[in-house]
Parts: sequence; structure tokens; C-alpha cells
Amino acid sequence: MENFWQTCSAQLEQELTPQQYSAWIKPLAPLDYEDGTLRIAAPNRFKLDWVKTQFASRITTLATQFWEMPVDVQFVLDPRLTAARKPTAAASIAPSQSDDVPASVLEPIPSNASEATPRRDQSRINTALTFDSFVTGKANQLARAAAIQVANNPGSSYNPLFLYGGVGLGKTHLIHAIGNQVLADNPDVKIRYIHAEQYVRDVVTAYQRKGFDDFKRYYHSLDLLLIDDIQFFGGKSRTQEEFFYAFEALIAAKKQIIITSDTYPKEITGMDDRLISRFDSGLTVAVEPPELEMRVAILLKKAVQEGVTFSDDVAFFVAKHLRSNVRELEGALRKILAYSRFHGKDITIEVVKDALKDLLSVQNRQISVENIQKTVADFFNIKVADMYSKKRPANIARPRQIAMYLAKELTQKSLPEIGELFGGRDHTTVLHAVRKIAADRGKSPECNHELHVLEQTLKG
Ligand SMILES: Nc1ncnc2c1ncn2[C@@H]1O[C@H](COP(=O)(O)OP(=O)(O)OP(=O)(O)O)[C@@H](O)[C@H]1O
Repeated sequence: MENFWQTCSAQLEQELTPQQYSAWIKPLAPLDYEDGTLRIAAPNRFKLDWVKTQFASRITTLATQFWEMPVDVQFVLDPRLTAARKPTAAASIAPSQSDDVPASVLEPIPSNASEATPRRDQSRINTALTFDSFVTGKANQLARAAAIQVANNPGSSYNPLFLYGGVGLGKTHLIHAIGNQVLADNPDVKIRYIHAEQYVRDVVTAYQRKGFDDFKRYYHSLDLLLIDDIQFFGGKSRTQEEFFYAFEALIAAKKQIIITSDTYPKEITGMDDRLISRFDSGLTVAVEPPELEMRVAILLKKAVQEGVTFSDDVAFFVAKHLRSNVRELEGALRKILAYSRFHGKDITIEVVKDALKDLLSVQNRQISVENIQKTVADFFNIKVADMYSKKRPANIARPRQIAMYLAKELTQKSLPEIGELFGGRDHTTVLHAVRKIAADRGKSPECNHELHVLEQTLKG
């Protein structure tokens, strides 16, 4: 059991982003395994539901491979795990909103901070993420062209290069591709890839160890800095200040900076204006969700990399049903392969339908107001009935406003229809809620994260 969980979580850690892993997988605890049934505990209802829809089939595949027999994976609630955790799921998916990251999770700055010649592993570049393995289409051709241009002339073309777009669209892949190419052209170049959350931790470590001189020396000595998901700097003023100095020093020395974010500079909440204007001072390019043909091309290419061939029919079927991002396509491909290997069946549309049963039913599910009310009520730990009641304490009124906002955003219902479904409220009440939550979302990174998590849950 313990062995399995170690293998399984190590595998998921590789497949997921660090935020996804620490938000959803780390809080789980394996309970027991008996007669082909594996029980895993989740700390609260919200995490339990999310893990069930998002990761159950992957964990089932891994368990099935591990025990070499079909395994039924069950998720159960274990409130004991909530002890000492933050109150909302959003709080745990979001990075610490203060700079107080516990010392235990800190990763030290590379000890050779002042060495001139880094080894490739210190650059943290993933050698598998190259331009060759990157499929191009309308959605990403500009970003790819800019990335190639920067890789060919680091420091002297667009600086910084700022890539933005939704999750799983290939931003991280592209910046590693730049790193790989620059290193291939000149192995002595001093490069560092870093996720913004890690940079925040580095700042905290430097702060705790009173080691800002080393910190500065290290970051200011780089030839190429690749910083991923910079929206995580939102609201962290000390981190932003340090980054500002590093940014100014590197740009002045014509060293290349490449940044990714889930949104364009001006939209990043809680970011200092002078940084925003710096981010926009080079080239800012969007990476869009892949169009159908590109999704097909990605599936075909990834299948070949896995040593299998997909017929065009199968690839089109999958690509038509899974539209959101490339990470989702990769997950689907893994499921299909695991399923066909386990059952010894060729990959046909029928096999794909079975293998992706959970995923496809979630995709086809219509978002209803009832569903929104239930999800929001679970999330905030209130009763669904509170959504229609006339009660007005803040711990109920706010979740209700959030549910109204999501109902307007995610369904086709009109304001009066939504009001009706929330206990016969007037449409002006709904309008007020929608405006209020939209305004809060713009101002507060925490509120934005909460809404983001809820939207992801509802959209599957
Ligand atoms: N155009 C592409 N061609 C091939 N693989 C791709 C492409 N786009 C994305 N991928 C793959 O999809 C997965 C997700 O991409 P990546 O991690 O780069 O997304 P991201 O935009 O950085 O998302 P996040 O904001 O969640 O970090 C990776 O395994 C990546 O290799």
C-alpha cells in the first residue's frame, strides 16, 4: 500500500504542475487496500469531488498497473486530515498570499551561485521540451516564432519576451525549448528556469538566512532567466521588489528574460505598476487554445512518441470532444493507452469511448444553475438551501452572490431567470451580485483564485 502510494504520487508529481500536485494530490492519504479495492482519503468534500472527477481514472490506471489486476479506487472523506489546514480549498491551491512560506518547503538557491559555468541540471531545463517536439498551429505560431527569434538572439531581440495564455497551452514547453536551444548553441551560457512560486520561496529563504547578497549575485549573474507563471507574484511585494532589481540588472546587461503568465501584464492582479510596464516593454504574445486540426496533430505526434499509431478517425474523435488544452489531450492519450494495453484491445473509437468514459461525460455535462448552487455551497461549507433562503449573514450572502455571478457567467439564463432560481429574488439583486463579484475579482487575487477553482470544477 505504502509502496503503491509512493510510486503513484511520484508519477503524478511528474505529470501535474507543482500547484496541481500540491493542491490536489498531496493532501490525499492512502487508507487501505483489500481484495482489489483501494481506499484513499481526502480532507474535505470539495477536494474529494474534484479528485474524483479529475484524477480518479489516472489513479485507477496506476493502481491497476501496480497490482496487475483491475482495482476499484474509492475516495472517502477523512476530516481528520483537515486539521491544521487552511479553511478553503482556494487557499490551498493559491500560493501563500503572504511571503511566509514555511522553511520546510524551501529549496536552497544553487550552491554554486557564483560559478560561471552551470551544469545543465542546474539550469532546471527539461531536455524533452524542445522546438522539435512542439506542434505548431494558428494558436501558437506567433509565440513560437517569437521564441525561436529569442533563442537565436538571446538578449538582443525581444527583451523581455512575455508569453501568456490559459493553462496547459504550451507556455512552459516553449520556454524550455528556448533554454534547450540556447544551451545547445552555447553550453557555457548561464541559464535558470524557475517557477514563480519557487522564486517566491527563494526570496523567503534569502530573507530567513539574511542572504540577499548571494541571492542577488546569483540572479543578477544569469545570462538567461526563464520565469514561469509570474501571476504568482501577485500581492507579494517583497518578491516583486527583488524581481524588479534582478529585472533591471539583467535587461541593462542585455541578458535575456522570458516570462510566462496566465494573463497579459495589465491583468495580473496585485502586481506593481512599474513591473507591469517593464513586462510590456519587450514583446508580449498570446498562446491561444489549439484549434481542432492542431489538437489532432498533437495527438498523432504524441501517439507516435508513445510508440503507437492512432487512426485519423480516432484522433479526430478525441480532438472533437476534448477542446480545452494540450495537457488534457495528453491525459486522455495516457488513459487510452493504459486501457488498450490492459484489455489487450486495439485502439478504436469504441475503446476510446470506454477509456474516456468519465472525461467525456464531464465534458458533455451542461452546467446548470442547480449544479452551480451545489458546488458553491459545498465549497463554502453551507447548505444548498441557503442559496434560496432569505437569510443575510455574510457567510451565506457572499457565497450566494458568487453563485449568482457564476450562473450569469456560465449559463444562458437571464437575470430574472437566475433571480427566480435563487428563491424568487429580483433581477436587480442578481445584477448587483454580478457587478460586485466582478469588481472584487478584479481587485483581489484570492477572490480571483476562488472563482477560478470553482469555474474549473464546474467546467470539469
Ligand atoms: N504545441 C504543443 N506541442 C506539443 N506538446 C505541447 C504543445 N503545447 C503543450 N504541449 C504539452 O502539453 C503539456 C502542457 O503544456 P505546458 O506545461 O507547457 O502548459 P502551460 O501553458 O505552461 O500551462 P500552465 O500554465 O498550466 O503551466 C506539456 O506536456 C507540453 O509538452
